[in-house]
Parts: sequence; structure tokens; C-alpha cells
Amino acid sequence: MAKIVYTHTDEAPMLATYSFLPIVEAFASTAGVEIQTRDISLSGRIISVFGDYLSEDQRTPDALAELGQLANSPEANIIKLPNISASAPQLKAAVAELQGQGYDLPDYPDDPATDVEKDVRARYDKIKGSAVNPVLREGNSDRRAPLSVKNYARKHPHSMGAWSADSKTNVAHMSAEDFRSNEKSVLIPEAGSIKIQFVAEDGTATVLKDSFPVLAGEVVDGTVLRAAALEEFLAAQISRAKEENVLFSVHLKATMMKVSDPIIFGHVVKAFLPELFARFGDKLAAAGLSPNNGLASILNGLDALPADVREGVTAAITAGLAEGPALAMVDSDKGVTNLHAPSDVIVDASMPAMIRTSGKMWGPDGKAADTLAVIPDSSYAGVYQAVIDDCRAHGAYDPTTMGTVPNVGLMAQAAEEYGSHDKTFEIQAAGSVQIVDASGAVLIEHQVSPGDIWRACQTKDLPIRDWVKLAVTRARASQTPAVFWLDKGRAHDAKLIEKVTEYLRDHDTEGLQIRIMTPEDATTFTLGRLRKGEDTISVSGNVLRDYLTDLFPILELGTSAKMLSIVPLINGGGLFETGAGGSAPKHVQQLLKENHLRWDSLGEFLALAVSFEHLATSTGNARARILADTLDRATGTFLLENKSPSRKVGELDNRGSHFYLAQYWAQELAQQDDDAELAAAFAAVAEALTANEETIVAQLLAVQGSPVDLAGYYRPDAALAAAVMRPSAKLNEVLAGLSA
Ligand SMILES: NC(=O)C1=CN([C@@H]2O[C@H](COP(=O)(O)OP(=O)(O)OC[C@H]3O[C@@H](n4cnc5c(N)ncnc54)[C@H](OP(=O)(O)O)[C@@H]3O)[C@@H](O)[C@H]2O)C=CC1
Ligand SMILES: O=C(O)CCC(=O)C(=O)O
Ligand SMILES: [Mg+2]
Repeated sequence: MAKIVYTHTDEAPMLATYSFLPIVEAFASTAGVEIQTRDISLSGRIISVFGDYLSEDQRTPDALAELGQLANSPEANIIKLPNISASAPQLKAAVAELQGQGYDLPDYPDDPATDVEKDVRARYDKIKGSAVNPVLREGNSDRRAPLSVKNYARKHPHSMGAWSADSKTNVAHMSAEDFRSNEKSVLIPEAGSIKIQFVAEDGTATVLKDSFPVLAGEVVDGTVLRAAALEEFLAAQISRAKEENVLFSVHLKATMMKVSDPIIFGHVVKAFLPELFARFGDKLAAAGLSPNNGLASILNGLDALPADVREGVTAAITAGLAEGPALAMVDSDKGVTNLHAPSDVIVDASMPAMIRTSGKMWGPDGKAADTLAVIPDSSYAGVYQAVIDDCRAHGAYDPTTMGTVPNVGLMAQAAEEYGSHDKTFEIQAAGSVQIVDASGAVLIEHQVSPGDIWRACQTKDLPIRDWVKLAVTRARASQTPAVFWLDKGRAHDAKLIEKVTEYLRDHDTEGLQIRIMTPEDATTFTLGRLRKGEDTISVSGNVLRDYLTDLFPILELGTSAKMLSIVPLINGGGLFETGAGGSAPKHVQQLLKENHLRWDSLGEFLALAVSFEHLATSTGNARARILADTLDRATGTFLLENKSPSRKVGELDNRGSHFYLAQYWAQELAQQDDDAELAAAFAAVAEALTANEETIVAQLLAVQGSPVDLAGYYRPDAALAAAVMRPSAKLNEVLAGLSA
């Protein structure tokens, strides 16, 4: 039986799945398509990796490893919903929750000493951060807003905060001694192996990463961000924010960049509270309280300190927060600052949200204010400054007229920075770090000092060729100019420009407009066109793929949830991501508080349609094609009828939006004339869903307004979650009839 794998993930999309999956299963069954689920949630991954600590009935297979293998096979047809890329505090919270549910898991060891602890730590570290996406993304990325979605935004524009020419909002980044400026890059001439070593000042070499394979044509980079320069930079920005009387905020990707960015985040916490760390740094460290995990984890861990120290620490934090510039807040009502948790503010979503809100963030007084947005490394920070400058000069964008910016992203085989975690090191002593090939030749070398963050990245040749091909294909298919966002002044990009120039010659580019521009110039160029209603494809590396596919959708559509997000897998399968955003933790809070889920499943609808289409093409299943076509039309009606979830309790939410999609889809299936039997099968369903619309919607709305308990955040009780997410007996009855 043909199958589609639907992933069970975390937070809002996981809750939405409890409502949407029964619809998908019921409809797919009519085409003989089996929908299988695989649990790749944070809790599911923890359980599967620690089977040896658990009872037999608690053990589960490693679904992620299985899907990773599947992604490399031509049969792959995977629908991937967003999942939590856990920061250390989130990982610990998930472990504590599972322990409370009777899973006898080991604690996360902060300072592993014994072999057993080291093994536990290594297993947890593999689960931490962006551990799912790099495994499944065995292809490059094609993200865009379909025309129907763009038209929807034009008809129902989201709110856009006005921009004033005298906004004081700016981006601050380092100008030297960061990852961008210290980058060195080499092209590997033939397959072999390399290793990374640290050479101390006395000449002793220590292996940081033992021999690992490299392929011919691969680009290998090494770079270092210097701690001393970072500290100087941060101190200057804290003073600047205070002088300019703007909020101070920091925007990192501590989840995806799970090794480097928590360290950088820790430097920011230390820079903001210098007194605290000067006086109590040793005691905090001895109690396992690291600035890298954020202020909240220090405040929550005060019990580990002697009483007198505890008081001093609390006083120093209070004084430090009062002394510095006002901090941008994550939740001003609850006093949660930008520095509370490394995973609360994630640059790809946080910067566009700020730009959409007049360049303002929330201050401690609960009021929106201009901000100094600190993005320490200069590789990509300039993109946001260019957008801010453009908004200051020309005002906010107009969703009813602006063009669109699809993205073709280099992503396969853990390309670039997003694959660097196992090659990133916080340096312990003075010396040098070297990348050495099998013959002993030093390919890249940097002098380093304690605290510096050194990292290497790999970008394989095959993904680069595939990326160039995808860019040309997209430019041709949509007759849209394409810009490669590459900076000839940066070592890695200079190597890529050589390759792009060469591989473009393999394609017919006659009549196409293809350019290569620095990220800043590409931003200005693209924005100029965007304001005139013109479209421009951004062809970018992995980090910019991530940033731009939140930036432009959030400005154009109000959310990246409405993106079509396809990963044509290099070995022929298909991975269909649902939207380009994350798992929206705030939506879960709202559901728990008032039983309203504002999660927009449009990304799931779009992904499902292309997944059926892929299945039809790869297996010849004619009914799968009918399901795809009818779902596409149903999604069009869904947008026209504006049945997306409302943000407000008491109005249509995620569950109601699923009902309408099911109704429109059934109507399309009943009306199509390619397959009479299928049309007949859906006639009664369409009729039942149409005739009972009022009852079903009333049943869905009736439950809203009071809190719900799911008996778990990371691993809610499945029966409770299903009951909460499927409160319409009538809808459930109609769907049951379809799969019977
Ligand atoms: N592909 C993946 O697996 C990804 C995973 N992540 C993970 O997601 C988590 C949250 O990340 P965060 O940076 O907060 O980004 P999110 O994209 O999850 O959330 C930011 C905001 O975007 C809006 N939003 C996102 N998706 C939807 C949707 N489907 N419907 C309606 N609104 C939506 C919400 O706005 P509002 O609150 O105004 O409604 C939300 O608060 C993290 O754990 C992160 O690691 C992040 C990106 C991709
Ligand atoms: O994997 C992650 O941590 C985030 C992924 C992401 O933000 C993206 O692909 O847009
Ligand atoms: Mg992203």
C-alpha cells in the first residue's frame, strides 16, 4: 500500500494533528493511501534514545533514525511538521516531565564526570538543538507563497505597524574578529579525510575532532569569533542602547546553532550583569548555574546556593537590570526578559516580528519601544539593517501591493553553518586550531585564545550543483529574476561564487535574469522591486534560507505558516514541510488557558496536496492525484471564504478551520468527474458536512472559554489531547463513516 509518513511533533502543530490527522486518514483511505505516523517529538526522541533505562512497555523504536534512512530512499514521502529544537532548559524540563510520568530517565548531567554520565550527556546532546531537521533534510529547500495565498493576503491584509523616519531602531553587529571576518575556506581537491586539532603554545597537539571524510569538490571553512572582541562589542552596545534610550535586545539562533549560540548568549547575559558575575560567578558555576542557559535558569536554581549568596545574587540581578538599558521583553506582564531563556527569542522569527511592529519590541513597562537589536556576527546582520533603513526611508510595506520573495535554499547534507555543531569548540587555552588533511598538511589555521569560539563548516559539491539547478528551474518555471545572495568579500561565499558561476553554465539560462549580489545589496535590490509589486527569487545558503523564509512571509503574509515548503530529496523522494515557521509555543499557552487554538494549518494543507501529487507521480495512483487536485481547490475556497483560525477565543479556531477544509474537500471530491466511484463515495460525506455545518461549528465553539488540562506539555496524554481537539461528536461520526 502506498504510504505517506506524517510526523508527530510538538506544541501547537502536535495539538493540531490530533484534529487534522483523522480527516487526512479518512480521506486518504479512499485512495488506498495509508497515512503512517512517526513520533519525532522532543519527548519521543528522549524516550527512544534511553530505552535501556525504561521498562519494556515504555520503549519505542528510534523513529528519527528510521525517517533519516527513509529520506535517502526514492520511496520517501514525508510530511514534516515543525518540532522543538530544544535549548538546554527545555530539554531538562521535558526530562523532568517524563520522569513525573513514570519514565525512569537519568537527569541531564551539567558536569559529566563518570563514563556513565558522559554517555548520558552525549545522548542528550544529540537530542538537543536542531536535531531533527538536519537529519531529514536530504535535499535543498524550495519555499514560496502560492498565488492563492498571496491573493488571500492581498484581499485580507494583516496589520502592519507604521514606520517613522525617526525610528531609533538599529541592528548592531561586530565589524572585526567575528565569524565572518575570520573565515578561511578551502576547496577539497579529492576525496579523503581531515581532522581538527588544537596545538598548544608548547606545541602539544590535541585532537578536537578525529578524522572524518571529505569529498572531492567539497568546500570546508574554518573560522573563529574572538571572546575578547565579543565582550568589548557587547559592553559598547549596552552603553549605546542606554545612551540612545532604546531597548536592548539580542537575536541569536541558540536552538539551531546549539553549540556556538548558547555560548554567545551567555556572554550577553554576563555583559549585561557584570557585577553579578564579578561577585558570584564562581559560586554560580559551582552550583551548575550557567549564563548560557539564561537568567530564568539562574533564578530557578537559586535553591542550590547558600542562603546568603542567594540574597546577594538576587540583589545583583535586580540592580543589574535597573542599571542597564531597558531590556526588550518576552512577556512584560510576567517580567520575562530577552535574557531569560536562550530559546525564547530566535532570530529568524524575532527580527521580522519586530520589523512588522514598527521596528519596536516590548519594554519592561509593557509599551512598545525602539530597539537596538544586537546580532553579534556580521555575516547576515546587515540584511536586517538594510530592511530597517528601507522602512525608515519608505515606510511600512503594503501587503495588498507588495511582490513576493520565494527562496531556493542550499540545505542538503547539513550544509554550511547548520551542520557545524560537531565541529564547534569553545577554546580552553592559547594556541592554534588547525584543519589537517590525511597527509598532515595544514589546510586552515587560526591563532586562538581561551574563550574563543572556533568552528568548521562543510558544504558538499552535489548539494551545490542541485541548488543551482533548482534555482534555474524555479526562475524558469515562474519567469522570475533570481538573485544568489553571496558576498565575494567572504571566504566561503567566494568559493561558492566560483562554483555557481561554473554550474550555471550547465543550464540553459537564456532569457533568465540571474544575478549574484552581497546579502545587503540583494536586500536593497529585492525590497525596491517588492515595493513595486515585483517578485524576486532569493537563492541563498542555509542560514539565509532560514532567515529569509520567515522575513519575507511575515511581511508579505503576516506569518510564515502559509508557505509551501518543499524539499525535493536528492535521491528522488519528497519531504514536505508545513509552512516555514516553528511550533508556536504561545499558541499552546492560549489553548491551555481558554481552549482556543489559533494555529493556522494552511502549511499542512499545502504540504498534503503536494505530498499526494508526489505519490501520484511516483506510484501511478490516480486517486492520489484526484485527492491532490481537489485538496488544492478546497484550499483555494478555504482562503476565499476566509476560514483561517481567528486569534480570539469564542471564534473559529484551528479545529473549525479543519472542519471547513474537510467540507470543501469533500464537496470537490463529490463534484469531480474523473472517478465516479470516488465521487459517489464522497457525495454523502459532502452532504453530511454541509447539512450539519451549524451543529458542528456550534459543537466546536461550545467548548471554548475555559482552561484545559492535557496532563503534560512535552508529552500530553494522548486520550486527553484527542478529546480536546475533537470535541464535535457530529464531525467525528461523519469521518468514522468515511473510513469504515
Ligand atoms: N521546521 C521546524 O521544525 C522549526 C522549528 N522551530 C521551533 O519552533 C519553536 C518556536 O520557535 P519561534 O522562534 O517562536 O517561531 P514560531 O514560528 O514557532 O513562532 C513565532 C510566531 O509565529 C506565529 N506562527 C508560527 N506558526 C504559526 C502558525 N502555524 N499559525 C499561526 N501563527 C503561527 C505565531 O505568532 P502569534 O503568537 O502572533 O500568533 C508565533 O508565536 C522553537 O522550539 C523552534 O526551535 C522553529 C522554526 C522551524
Ligand atoms: O531546525 C530548527 O531549529 C529551525 C528550522 C527553521 O527555523 C527553518 O528551517 O526555518
Ligand atoms: Mg526558520
